[in-house]
Amino acid sequence: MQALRLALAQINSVVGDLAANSAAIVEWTVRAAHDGANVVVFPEMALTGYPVEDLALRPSFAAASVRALTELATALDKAGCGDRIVVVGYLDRDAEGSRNSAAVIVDGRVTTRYDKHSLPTYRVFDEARYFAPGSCLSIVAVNGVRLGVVVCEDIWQPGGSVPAYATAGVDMLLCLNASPFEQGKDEVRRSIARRRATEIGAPIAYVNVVGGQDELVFDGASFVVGPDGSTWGRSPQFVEHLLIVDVDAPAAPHPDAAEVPGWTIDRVTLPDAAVTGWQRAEPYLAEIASTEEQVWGALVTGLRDYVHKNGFRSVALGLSGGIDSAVVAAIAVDALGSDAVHAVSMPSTYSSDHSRTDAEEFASRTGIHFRVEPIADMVACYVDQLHLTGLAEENIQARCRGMVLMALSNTSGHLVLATGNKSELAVGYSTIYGDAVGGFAPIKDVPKSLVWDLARWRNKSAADRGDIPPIPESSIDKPPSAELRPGQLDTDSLPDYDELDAILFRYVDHDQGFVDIVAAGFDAAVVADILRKVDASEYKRRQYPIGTKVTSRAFGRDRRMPITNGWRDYAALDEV
Ligand SMILES: Nc1ncnc2c1ncn2[C@@H]1O[C@H](COP(=O)(O)OP(=O)(O)OC[C@H]2O[C@@H]([n+]3cccc(C(=O)O)c3)[C@H](O)[C@@H]2O)[C@@H](O)[C@H]1O
Ligand SMILES: Nc1ncnc2c1ncn2[C@@H]1O[C@H](COP(=O)(O)OP(=O)(O)OP(=O)(O)O)[C@@H](O)[C@H]1O
Ligand SMILES: NC(=O)CC[C@H](N)C(=O)O
Repeated sequence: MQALRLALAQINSVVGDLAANSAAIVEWTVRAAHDGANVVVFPEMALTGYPVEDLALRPSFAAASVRALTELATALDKAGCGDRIVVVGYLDRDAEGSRNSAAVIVDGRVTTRYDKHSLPTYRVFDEARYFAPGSCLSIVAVNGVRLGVVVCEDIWQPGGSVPAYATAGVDMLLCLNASPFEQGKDEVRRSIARRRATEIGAPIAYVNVVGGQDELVFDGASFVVGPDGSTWGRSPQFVEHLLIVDVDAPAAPHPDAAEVPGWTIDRVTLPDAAVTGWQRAEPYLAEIASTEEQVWGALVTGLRDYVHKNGFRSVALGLSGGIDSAVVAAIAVDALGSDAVHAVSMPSTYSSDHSRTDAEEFASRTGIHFRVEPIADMVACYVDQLHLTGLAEENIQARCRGMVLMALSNTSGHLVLATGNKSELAVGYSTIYGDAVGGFAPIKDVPKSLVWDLARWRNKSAADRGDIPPIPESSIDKPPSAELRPGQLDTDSLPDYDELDAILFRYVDHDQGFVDIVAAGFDAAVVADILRKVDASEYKRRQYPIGTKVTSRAFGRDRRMPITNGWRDYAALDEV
């Protein structure tokens, strides 16, 4: 028998903007109520945004979050939603420290709250630095359904609050999440939730954040899974969305346990909620997109939210006619619209004709702003005055381009985009204070081989829709070159990108050592050379702009290596 209508509200909060987030929670609750939902669940820390990082350590911010929660409860009541059960993530603080908490709001007040128990402290997460773990289970019974509340990492750990809830007796778990996107993560989340739902014999409703926050992007993709592993509903990725799912009262409820060792239990029984006049909700099952479409969605969302949430209206970048700047420009067009994208062709003495014509072609296909600023005279000025030759002369070209872009940023307020990809960043193949300038680097976590795949996918998806493919074919097909000296090709100093990416994937993303990589069949001298380059360019990466994480191990907070570092993994070269 239908007992509850659940709404999972995957919303895009702004870190620190308590007033805007609170207003969004009221607005989405009103919508959910309009759709007949009596339980509305928001993501982890929806009220504060996620991750709040060191803001969690500030008592003034925690106090403001708690105050905002009380005001939110009143605002929900005033908006006519007092009879709805609203579950929302926020920051709390008590004598033991800050808490990553979830509040259950009904009738204009908080009836119970849950503090996250399992605090992820690995990769991009530092939660043990910020939060004290909770040890109290919150169970809300309504219309014969006992709802337990957990937060994100709680379902990733085998012990902790999930089995404790199963012992206490629940009919459904509400799981509030802030789970950042990376390739393949969506499927991993669903399989973990399926496993836990099967283990506890109860469905799990999983609601995730959507939107970009600095280098993280959250894809949403909220869902509900049944105890038999079936999917009851699934939201799309990268858009705000309300997933409506009807829940039946359990035919044979698990018994309540009076006590669960190691836990306290807060049980709240609410008066029955209205369930009359419903048509059963049609399950919404968003399609699962291809890898390229998911990564593109992540990069577009990451850039759009960084630009808008930081008050920019437009971006500028150097358009070289090559693949990297073309892909960055195409992402910017999709994120911000062509009128917000300002591209500059900056030919130097060594630039090929096609560098300018391919850039022009991109601009005419997409309608972005385009100008040509030759840099030969500026370069000559430095070269003559400082008597530069070789690498110093090469790098001055990249630095003059960086100066042009920053000058345009200062005069017109554009955010400058750096165009480096993950493979180049790995081996230090960029000029510091040159092409490395900028405020945001959209493809810094995209390996070069994936850059090409994305370009082909984006063009094909445009063609399939009957649109003009944005990226000129010659930008995709030409051999990559920095064009800093006559006839220069990337392959002069690097192996081909497929081999480079395969080695980097092992060393960077999977922490494999020199010996393991060579044992996998790669040439020892090539591997040693690449590993040396990766280690030696750590200083450069630390100064590179942030950009959206899409792989399982992004440079930055996801991979923290010492710059001053006497360890040489490839010293074993002599032994192989
Ligand atoms: N440990 C350390 N900590 C702090 N700073 C350190 C440092 N080691 C060097 N440095 C500094 O860094 C400087 C060297 O770095 P940098 O000036 O960048 O120069 P560098 O890395 O030597 O050269 C740039 C390389 O990137 C290639 N590139 C440039 C531009 C675009 C592209 C492309 O295809 O996208 C490729 C170019 O062909 C060349 O191979 C040193 O002169 C020193 O000042
Ligand atoms: N002629 C140019 N005009 C404008 N910008 C340029 C030019 N050459 C290089 N740049 C800028 O410097 C970045 C570094 O490009 P470079 O040509 O050195 O190698 P790349 O990494 O292969 O990039 P791309 O594939 O975009 O050419 C470019 O992405 C672009 O933003
Ligand atoms: N906010 C969290 O607890 C996130 C951790 C979790 N393992 C995830 O990425 O989904």
